[in-house]
Amino acid sequence: MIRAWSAADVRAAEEPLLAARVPLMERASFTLATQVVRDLRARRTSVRGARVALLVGAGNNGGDALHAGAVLARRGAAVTAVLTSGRSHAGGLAALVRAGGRVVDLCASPQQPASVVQAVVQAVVQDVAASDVVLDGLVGIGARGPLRDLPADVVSGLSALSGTPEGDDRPLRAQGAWVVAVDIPSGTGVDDGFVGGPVLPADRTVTFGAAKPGLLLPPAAGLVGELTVVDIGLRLDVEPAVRRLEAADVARAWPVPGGADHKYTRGVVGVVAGTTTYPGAALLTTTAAVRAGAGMVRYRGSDDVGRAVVGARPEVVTAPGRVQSWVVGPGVPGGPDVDENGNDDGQRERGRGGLAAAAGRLGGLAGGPVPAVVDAGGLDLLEETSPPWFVLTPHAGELTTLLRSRGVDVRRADVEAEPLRWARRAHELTGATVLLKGGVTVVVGPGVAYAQADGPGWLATAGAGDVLAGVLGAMLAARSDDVVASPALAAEVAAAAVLVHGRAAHRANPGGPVAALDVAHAVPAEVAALVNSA
Ligand SMILES: NC(=O)C1=CN([C@@H]2O[C@H](COP(=O)(O)OP(=O)(O)OC[C@H]3O[C@@H](n4cnc5c(N)ncnc54)[C@H](OP(=O)(O)O)[C@@H]3O)[C@@H](O)[C@H]2O)[C@@H](O)CC1
Ligand SMILES: Nc1ncnc2c1ncn2[C@@H]1O[C@H](COP(=O)(O)OP(=O)(O)O)[C@@H](O)[C@H]1O
Ligand SMILES: [K+]
Repeated sequence: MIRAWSAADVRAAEEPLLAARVPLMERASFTLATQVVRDLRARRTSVRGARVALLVGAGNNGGDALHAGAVLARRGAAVTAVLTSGRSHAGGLAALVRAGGRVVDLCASPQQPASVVQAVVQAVVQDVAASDVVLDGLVGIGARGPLRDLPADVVSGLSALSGTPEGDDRPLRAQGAWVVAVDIPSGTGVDDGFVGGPVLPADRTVTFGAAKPGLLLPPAAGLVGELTVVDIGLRLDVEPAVRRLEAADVARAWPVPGGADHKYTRGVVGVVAGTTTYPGAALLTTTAAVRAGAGMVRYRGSDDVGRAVVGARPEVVTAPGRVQSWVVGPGVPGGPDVDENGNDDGQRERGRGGLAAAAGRLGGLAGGPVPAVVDAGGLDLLEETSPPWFVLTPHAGELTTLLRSRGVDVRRADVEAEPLRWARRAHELTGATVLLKGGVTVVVGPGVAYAQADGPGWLATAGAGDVLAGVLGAMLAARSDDVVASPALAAEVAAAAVLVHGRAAHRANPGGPVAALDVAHAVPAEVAALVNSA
């Protein structure tokens, strides 16, 4: 698992070590330089003679870049530091100069007219882009807001040169330079991943002490490249702000059935999905639940769609009965989509029934509370508040509608700019666990947040969300009682389902397009690979 802590927590953890005069910057910068050497070799470039540009800001982040530059210069690299502030880290600068590094100080003549400074910036930017490696040490965890002043000018100049719009996730690599961000890509929000101005997209980010939330969260996560976390000896005893599950975490937690298990202990998934108008969602959701290893899948819908489902997946039953998790909503019409006759094949009524049972409001024969996945049209069927074992699975548009229906003045663009913030708001307003789908999927439950980046862009295809709902339904059914008993567990299971779903998409057709049903069919082999590697 990758755990990320806020800038404040990282600083608090640094304090006792700095007080004890532990040379944190030396540790950080030496490891940074070592990583750059590895990257150069991997790119078949010799360190001796390699051109290295350092973008240096006013603080210790620039100090890290300068010290790393000194190490590289001592190994024969041709290192040039571009100083963007009148207050560069003195020790780092002295070390670089001693090691034979060159310095270009953009602030050397502060009285120059702006047009002259801009011309100098343009010339410098050309040189930087022609380097083998660029170290972005403009700002780190001391950053406040989007880049400004000369750091912003330099990054905008580089973005313009590489022909990519600011904030685009295609790195300078087009120019041949390998960009390594020092601690964070400068200009990205350390704690929230917000991107409000120019950022130089990195090929690699070398971060110190621990990952920071912004490195895992969209939209900044798309600018991080490969993430390398360097241990500099910090002790972080507080809960992380954001987590990311890795394959080994999911493999360890997967409920592999044993000799004493039977279909009911493995979990029955009740699915209310699809209508005569949208039968595909019913097929995709039930197929995914079957393929993810549900003990049994009960489909609830019209006779016509039920026949189609059983025709495609003979394992599915259509009779009512007890379930260990509900999946409500894929392909079920929501608010404005319900046609003028209100025709939904009765799915919204069935969905409300499923959610009432899942909340434990029916009791009796319906049994106690069980987890629920609430997707698409199902989101319209929610009561004002829900228990944390309900996992809502909106995409950004649906989350916007959900929030607006609860009086929050928010637009889709706001949700896309700050997904964690708005997913958390939805969790606070509804009480439910919220899984906000996207290229990076964010999951928020009581006291926990996950950011998963597992699937290829090809996964953005119709029906992929229905498959996720089915996979998650099967996973929640397998741990039904535990999920109801421990409020934060639904979020962990949801994050695990996102991982399986994303990896299944890679497996379905590595590097190429996938259809939603292909993803569902790739799930069993992906689960086998995961549990066999555990
Ligand atoms: N503590 C340690 O021992 C260790 C720390 N380590 C390293 O230190 C880094 C933190 O260093 P830090 O605290 O000096 O802050 P840092 O990120 O360099 O930036 C602050 C400077 O940037 C400026 N600035 C701010 N916002 C800006 C903006 N939007 N646009 C432009 N400029 C902006 C701001 O200027 P001001 O606002 O004051 O004018 C200020 O001068 C950390 O990320 C890690 O790399 C490692 O070596 C491990 C050991
Ligand atoms: N750029 C992307 N990269 C990777 N996965 C993505 C990307 N965009 C969307 N996804 C994933 O694709 C799925 C799309 O689901 P959804 O929007 O509900 O589509 P549908 O309703 O048609 O099933 C989600 O799992 C989402 O996380
Ligand atoms: K940086």
